[in-house]
Amino acid sequence: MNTGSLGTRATGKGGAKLGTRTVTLAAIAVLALSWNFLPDFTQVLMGYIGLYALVAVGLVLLTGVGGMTSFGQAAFVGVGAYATAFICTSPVAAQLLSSWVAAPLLPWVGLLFGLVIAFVVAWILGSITGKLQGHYLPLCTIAWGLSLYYLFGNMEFLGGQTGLRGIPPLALGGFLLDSPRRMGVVIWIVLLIALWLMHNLLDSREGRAIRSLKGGQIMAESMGVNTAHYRTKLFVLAALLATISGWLYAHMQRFVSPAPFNLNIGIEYLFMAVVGGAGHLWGAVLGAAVITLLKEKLQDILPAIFGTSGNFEVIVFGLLMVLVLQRFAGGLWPTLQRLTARWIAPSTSRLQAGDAAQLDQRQPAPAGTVLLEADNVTKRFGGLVANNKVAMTLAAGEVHALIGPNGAGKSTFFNMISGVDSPTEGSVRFMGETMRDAPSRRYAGLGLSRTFQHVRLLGTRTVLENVALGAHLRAHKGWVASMLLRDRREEAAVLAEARRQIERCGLGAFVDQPAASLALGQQRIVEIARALASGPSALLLDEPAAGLRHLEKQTLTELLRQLRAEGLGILVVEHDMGFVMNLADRVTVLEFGTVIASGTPEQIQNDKRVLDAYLGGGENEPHEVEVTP
Ligand SMILES: Nc1ncnc2c1ncn2[C@@H]1O[C@H](COP(=O)(O)OP(=O)(O)OP(=O)(O)O)[C@@H](O)[C@H]1O
Repeated sequence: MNTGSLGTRATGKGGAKLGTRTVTLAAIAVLALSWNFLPDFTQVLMGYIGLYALVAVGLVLLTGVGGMTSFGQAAFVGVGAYATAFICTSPVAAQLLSSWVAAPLLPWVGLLFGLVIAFVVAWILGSITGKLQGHYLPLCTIAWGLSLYYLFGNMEFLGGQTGLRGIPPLALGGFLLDSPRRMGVVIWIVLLIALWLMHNLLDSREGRAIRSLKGGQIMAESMGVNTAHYRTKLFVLAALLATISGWLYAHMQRFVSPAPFNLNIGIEYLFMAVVGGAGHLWGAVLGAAVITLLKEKLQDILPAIFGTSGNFEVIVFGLLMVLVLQRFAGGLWPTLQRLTARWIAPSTSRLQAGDAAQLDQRQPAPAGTVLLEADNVTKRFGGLVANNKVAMTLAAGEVHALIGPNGAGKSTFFNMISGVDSPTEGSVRFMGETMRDAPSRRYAGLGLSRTFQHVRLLGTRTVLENVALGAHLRAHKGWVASMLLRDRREEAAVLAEARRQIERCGLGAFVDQPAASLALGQQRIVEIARALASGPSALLLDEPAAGLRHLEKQTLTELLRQLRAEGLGILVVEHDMGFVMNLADRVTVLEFGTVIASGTPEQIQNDKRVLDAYLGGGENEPHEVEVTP
């Protein structure tokens, strides 16, 4: 077995470069060594940057990686701050807890209390909106942000607009964290731990699943990802990070009032994540630093320029944001990466194939076993009958082609037999199971894998990462295991399998290239490699030969023949008649949603109805169907 490195390699030209890991560790060391020599004011500022960055890290995951938007993170910060403030200062809480918890431990109870509230609220909001696409989550978070802000301001027991005072400092093993100097250290340690955990999460099977959310629900579900569940979990994770930030804030500030948790601040957090670079964890830190420092400077400079005090910084700040976003659409972090690429290269992964665990394997069904069976499948869109009592089967060890003119109902049928949509009438059985209203991920779980007519890849991610997503259901490590690097052997196996499929499909030279940089035909092959990485029993290919050159089609034909020989059942929707007739064992022809013929390629090529309907009239002779030998 190949024991080479499986991760992304530094590909830069020229002399030796520093790895990002080295640069990061050096930067942390510089910060740690210089901390005690920084002026008080800088330490306070650094503390705030750390607190904001913690919230922005959650937003990077949510928005930049997962494709969801939240304006309500400030409210979760408020939950963390008020929960601990209440537990530590309220006489009621003191009375309730005095016999259970010693006073110095109250902040930890406060943290737990805040995390539980945030978890419950985020889970409820996430579950309600998780299945809905579009603007529901942003609207929900606005409503949540507004209502919580007014709740803080109007509740007597939370101190109303004046807030709660007298919050004690944190104590760690008898060591009081009672100054910004000390709290700053703790804040940055927490931030760095959070960055490490989130980095590990993103660099895992679960991270790929999170990224797949941005590729659209249909694609992600077809890979076996429960998208609603992942969205909810991601929203909860971002909320928990914001809550921890709020808890630290309360113990640094030692009092809380509603103002820092209003909707404006929620929008500012979003700015930090987006300006920093929405898809990059370190972008959160950069965004938090830039915006905090900018605000600080503007608050000093603008009143001096205008000769009067006022919130001028808000106006200038807004204009600057528009400019930055217009000029650096992907955020500042990718720009910084580009500028420093000459000296700093991405660090290589330390995963070795030799460390790999075993992935789940599926036993191939004996040749001829019926894998998929559509029985009188009818699909109506209003008055339009897109599929009319379509019946067909797919057996192990065969290539079955589904052909028909544009609009014949092929894609609709594909959707019916892969869980994207449900038939209006009729039934679909897969691997002996009746798939009534089953989602795509259920089909994937049973061994069905597919490609798409319109390629659905994550364009900015490498070919390797895209293909590895296909193996999602063959591995099992969850979020916590990934964060703590307890998934490395399994991850090595997933990447090894992805590499194997990429090489098998002839794309070995493109493993580390972003998928979007490949030609469209190659991207279709990447989709096939991704489908194969799931170790399927049945493969549904939607126009796999579209965009391929002659030689590439021949290579694809060879690959599909080999897969057929290995016992896979392959259903192909294709317009290229030469490709189909050369490859298929059976052909089914659809016209206006109805099966008009089914049989061997020879029978189909000689079928008068097919020639009339599909090839444009009876004047076509059978031999005119071009077949490439
Ligand atoms: N969601 C939908 N709502 C309404 N009509 C639809 C929907 N999806 C498909 N149709 C209609 O159903 C019919 C069959 O479409 P379908 O996309 O399945 O055909 P096709 O054979 O895949 O065509 P092509 O080869 O061009 O992809 C078409 O008339 C199409 O307009």
